[in-house]
Amino acid sequence: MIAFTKVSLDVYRAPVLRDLDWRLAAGNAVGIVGANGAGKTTLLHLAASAYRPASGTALVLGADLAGPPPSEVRRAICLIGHHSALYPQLSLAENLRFIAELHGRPPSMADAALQAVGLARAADRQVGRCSQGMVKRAELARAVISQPTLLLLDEPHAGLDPEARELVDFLISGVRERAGAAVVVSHDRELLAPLVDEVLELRDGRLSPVPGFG
Ligand SMILES: Nc1ncnc2c1ncn2[C@@H]1O[C@H](COP(=O)(O)OP(=O)(O)OP(=O)(O)O)[C@@H](O)[C@H]1O
Repeated sequence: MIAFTKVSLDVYRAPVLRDLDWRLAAGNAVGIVGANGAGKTTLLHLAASAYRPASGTALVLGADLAGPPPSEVRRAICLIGHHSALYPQLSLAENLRFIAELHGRPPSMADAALQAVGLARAADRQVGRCSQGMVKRAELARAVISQPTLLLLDEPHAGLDPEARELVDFLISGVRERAGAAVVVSHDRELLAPLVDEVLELRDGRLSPVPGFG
């Protein structure tokens, strides 16, 4: 799923990732922890092919991130980050139908996804008029629709009530069952631990296992 060898990456000319080695196998889920500014979000964005490594080799779903990955690889990756990928002026249903269309799924899947994340009754509400937690639930609905092979979650529990947190668990279980893999960045080690096989710490640009996990 992910094979990084001696990957380095700078952001705004500051070194963030340094000679980083990382392997993530199919069927696995990994947690990433680290101090503020350590580069966790940057690492997820790199895995989502938003950056190219400055040096080293970064393979994701078999694609080399030295160049733009093929569209089928990009479609098989779902990144749910700090910022919503939804259009604020469109309704929840319109946004999710658009995502369903992008992924070649029937429009009914958008309605099913809204139901799955508990937003069916708010389907016609504009995203810009939804609460933060509702938007976060709708973001999770993107993954229900796209059924990614690689699921990348950046602080997925932030802003979610306890009921909605179970959706995160549901999505990670789903990706494992499809023989995909999940990467979960979190500051909350208690919520993270039961979801993943191992926890890695990003520090000084490299990943190392956190003792006591995996
Ligand atoms: N907008 C920006 N302007 C300048 N530097 C940035 C910017 N965004 C990221 N960086 C650089 O990238 C580094 C890594 O940032 P990143 O957001 O990946 O860290 P993080 O581990 O996800 O942090 P946090 O836990 O606070 O979310 C920062 O330390 C900083 O050097």
